[in-house]
Amino acid sequence: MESKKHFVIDFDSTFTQVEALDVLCDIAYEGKENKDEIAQQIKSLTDQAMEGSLSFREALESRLALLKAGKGEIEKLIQALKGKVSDSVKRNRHFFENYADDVLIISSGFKDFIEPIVVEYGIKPENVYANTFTYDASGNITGFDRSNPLSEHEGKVKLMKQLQLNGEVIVIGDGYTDYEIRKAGLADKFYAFTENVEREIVVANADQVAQNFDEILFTHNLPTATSYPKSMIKILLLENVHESAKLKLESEGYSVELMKGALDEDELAEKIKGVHVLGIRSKTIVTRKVLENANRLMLVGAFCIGTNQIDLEACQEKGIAVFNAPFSNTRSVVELAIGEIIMLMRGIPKRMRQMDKKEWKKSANNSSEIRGKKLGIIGYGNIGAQLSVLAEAMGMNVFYYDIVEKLALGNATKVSSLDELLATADIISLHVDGRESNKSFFGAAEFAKMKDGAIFVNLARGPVVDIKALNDALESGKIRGAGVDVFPVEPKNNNEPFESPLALHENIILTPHIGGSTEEAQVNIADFVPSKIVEYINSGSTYNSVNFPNLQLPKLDDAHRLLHIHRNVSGILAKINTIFAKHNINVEGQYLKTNEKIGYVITDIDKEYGPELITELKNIDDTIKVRVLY
Ligand SMILES: NC(=O)C1=CN([C@@H]2O[C@H](COP(=O)(O)OP(=O)(O)OC[C@H]3O[C@@H](n4cnc5c(N)ncnc54)[C@H](O)[C@@H]3O)[C@@H](O)[C@H]2O)C=CC1
Ligand SMILES: O=C(O)CCC(=O)C(=O)O
Repeated sequence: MESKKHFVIDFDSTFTQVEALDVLCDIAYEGKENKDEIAQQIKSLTDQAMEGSLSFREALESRLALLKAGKGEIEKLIQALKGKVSDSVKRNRHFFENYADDVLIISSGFKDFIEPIVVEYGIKPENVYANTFTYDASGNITGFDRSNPLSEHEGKVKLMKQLQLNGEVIVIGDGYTDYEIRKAGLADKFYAFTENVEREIVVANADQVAQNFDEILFTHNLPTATSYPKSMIKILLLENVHESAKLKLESEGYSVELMKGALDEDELAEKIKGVHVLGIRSKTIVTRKVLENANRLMLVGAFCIGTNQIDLEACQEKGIAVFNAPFSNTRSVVELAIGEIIMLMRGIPKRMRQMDKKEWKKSANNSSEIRGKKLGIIGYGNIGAQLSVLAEAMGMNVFYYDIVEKLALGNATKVSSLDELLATADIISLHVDGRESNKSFFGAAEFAKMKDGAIFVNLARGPVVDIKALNDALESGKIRGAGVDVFPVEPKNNNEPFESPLALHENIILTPHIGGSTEEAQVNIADFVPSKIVEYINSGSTYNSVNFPNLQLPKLDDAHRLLHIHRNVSGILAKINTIFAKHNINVEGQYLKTNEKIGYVITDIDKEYGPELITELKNIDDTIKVRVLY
């Protein structure tokens, strides 16, 4: 027979978000001049007692001496506390109701206000252990029952000794007095409960820190409000993504770590263990080796456009969804491209270098307007097309080349070959993506085919251009200027040096991969990618994923949602439904989408199910991953 578990739960700042005596002070001193001063004194006494630096009885006596309250104020306090029950207690009301025999409230607070709050959650009055006030005939508080062990120093320990609980004892609280029970050997485990307040000394002594009740119930295999506690979902954000992404994800309840730079393969392979969601920008290379170590990873969020730095195939094989921000920095890149084209056409970089050397060279030589010039765009995707529109608005004649059919915007002219574009354009701007086949796509042969004295701009990806060929083209004067934002090898953070032979040229603009680095773009990205992360975790939606079949799903209402990710072979849906039929499960909704490699089946069911159902779904041949949401 399984031994009985007792959950010994503290009240102030654990069951409720607040310290009741602080609230009582607010009520008792409402409208009085010295309210803040008294409140501060009471708070300080409470903290000292909670941290163990002042004996409990001393703190209690001093606090009650400061409080001038009576039955009327206690009634108001009860009403106030009803609105201050901890969120995770409210979420898990069913636990307190269904496990009423196992839950004890042990508090150094007062039964007068604790009992009316906790009984509403199914907790039994006889399981509430706390102090009691004494009153005079007019109902004013005069003190407390001094015979109650909870009014004494180490009162909780004394009470627990009297109770002599048989079975496993789990203590949950935010204060040192809760830890004392464990210290005295009267509990098997002490959880420092940090949903409302985090005390260093308490956390340091805890067997485990719990940010909420979901974590505790999940750990003890008890029914929780969510299938997996959000606070146990670990999100690692690298490369200094905008702070607002962290705040947004934290406000959803996830545990988020934000790091400034990128990590190399070995560092990331170590750091990724236990991480559920990884957020990166362009520098972190997510390799197969990293993914082999990613024992919990379910999603990679690229806080940028390009996803060539991620092994998308390995992610698919492991059932890891990848999302990016396909439009959030598009405009920023386009504005920089326009700016660089103007600067290079005017020979400004050279003039600036001269000015730096105190040289005054006023001249119109090699300085031209962009109006009427031919702009050749390679890669007419989101950035290329947007550049086309803005360049045309400034009077340029736009030509473009793309490997796939693209609608020509405005008066832009599609050319049928790269050679034709290179022979036509005064300025070449590169906006292809970083796919493997584009490596060294633009080399000596391409520079040779450009018009003499043309301008070259690369804000796409470093490996796409052969740097030596670019260097030669600048050195020989074949091209008269270049703007380069991306490099085959880039420093992994701002402390590493950057070296390039290109830096020696006069009419060149070199920038540290900042095409998309504007406040606006970073804020947009920090909004967009987290919203994709939240949608995928909460509903299973893969809309906009770059490697998963795209499914936009309805909100989950009063049902269980089972997500099945499998290799795209025939017959899986039939096998899934055979299992549901065998378990008499009524399917409320079902969605299936596949891409070349994987299939994604989402099934909403209206019935409780046992663990054997999940095991059977996992055991279907070619299954990659099964997730449960409710
Ligand atoms: N410097 C920076 O900070 C930034 C750089 N980027 C880079 O810009 C690239 C383009 O971004 P988007 O326009 O949003 O992507 P996109 O996917 O909308 O467009 C890329 C276009 O290039 C075309 N393409 C690919 N290979 C080609 C080739 N060999 N020849 C001709 N066309 C080819 C594709 O068919 C597609 O139309 C991103 O993949 C990223 O690498 C994006 C944002 C910021
Ligand atoms: O801002 C970044 O870190 C990367 C920008 C970029 O290259 C992209 O969005 O693809």
